Amino acid sequence: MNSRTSNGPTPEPREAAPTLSVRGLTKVYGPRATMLRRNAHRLTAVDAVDLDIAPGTTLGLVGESGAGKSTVGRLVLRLIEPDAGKIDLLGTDIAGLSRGELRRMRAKATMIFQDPYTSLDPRMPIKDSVVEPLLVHGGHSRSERYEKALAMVRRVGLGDAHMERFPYEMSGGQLQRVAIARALITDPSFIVCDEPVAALDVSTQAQVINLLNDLQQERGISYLFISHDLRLVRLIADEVAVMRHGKLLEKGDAVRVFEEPEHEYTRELLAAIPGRSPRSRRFGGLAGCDGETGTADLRQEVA
Ligand SMILES: Nc1ncnc2c1ncn2[C@@H]1O[C@H](COP(=O)(O)OP(=O)(O)OP(=O)(O)O)[C@@H](O)[C@H]1O
Repeated sequence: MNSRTSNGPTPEPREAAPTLSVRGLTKVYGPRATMLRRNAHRLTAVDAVDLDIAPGTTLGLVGESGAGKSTVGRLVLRLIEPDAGKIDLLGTDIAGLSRGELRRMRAKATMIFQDPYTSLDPRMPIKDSVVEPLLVHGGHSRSERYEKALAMVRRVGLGDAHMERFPYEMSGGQLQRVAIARALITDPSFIVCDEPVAALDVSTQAQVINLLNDLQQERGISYLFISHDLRLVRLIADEVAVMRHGKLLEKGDAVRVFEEPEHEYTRELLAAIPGRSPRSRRFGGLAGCDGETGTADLRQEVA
């Protein structure tokens, strides 16, 4: 008998603090109220959004183009400034961070973008692109940096020879792996993945989703996975949040949202999945689906 049980009832295990907790997040584009000219256009791109992401889990943020998903992704890393709201990231209220503190935070909380062709410098060999975040954050010798970059490049499924190549010599899928290696090199706990596979073909999409899932298992990373494609979100998300016109319409456990959507708009999004017939409304779990849905080919790749 341990001392805790001998002194009374065992306390309930405490829930781990969320990796990300967002309350009332708001972003308005356009002239400020004080500068507002007649007919000047203001757009509330993100409207009082609340979100939480638990450690080692993935929140899928879905919605049509223009819903405000990418704006949320940029706000939570403070790549752009919110107009209102509170963002706690890795236990810190990021509103109060200085530039230097924010830079240090970005070693632990980073982003992968849709288009690796534009997120990687075309003039740099892959090894330099992967090493770059370590240069920004400091603390490693030249040979340590190279060894770490090589290990990351190998981990994402590329070969040693890729280190010397330039982006134009590689495929979109290989470049997205490079972008992942670059994001991982500072050992982050949180990654915003903004449409990370939207530019890839179906089989490469599945491989990259597999890689992200494996890395999460190994390293306990949390993801905010932004996508307009619900087939992809279903393969990776533990929880799903649905956005439209800047507002969060619905959020919850991924299987619940896919199987029993509460909001009419979520039902419309689900009905729009290619090849999904009205009879095939049930999904057999996160990575599961029946053969009639548009996820079947992706799921086979991911399995
Ligand atoms: N810098 C900006 N200035 C003005 N308006 C912007 C700016 N960035 C985004 N917007 C507008 O904010 C709204 C939300 O854009 P956002 O890119 O966040 O949507 P999204 O859901 O990610 O869509 P997509 O998948 O097409 O990128 C859109 O109407 C967009 O035109």
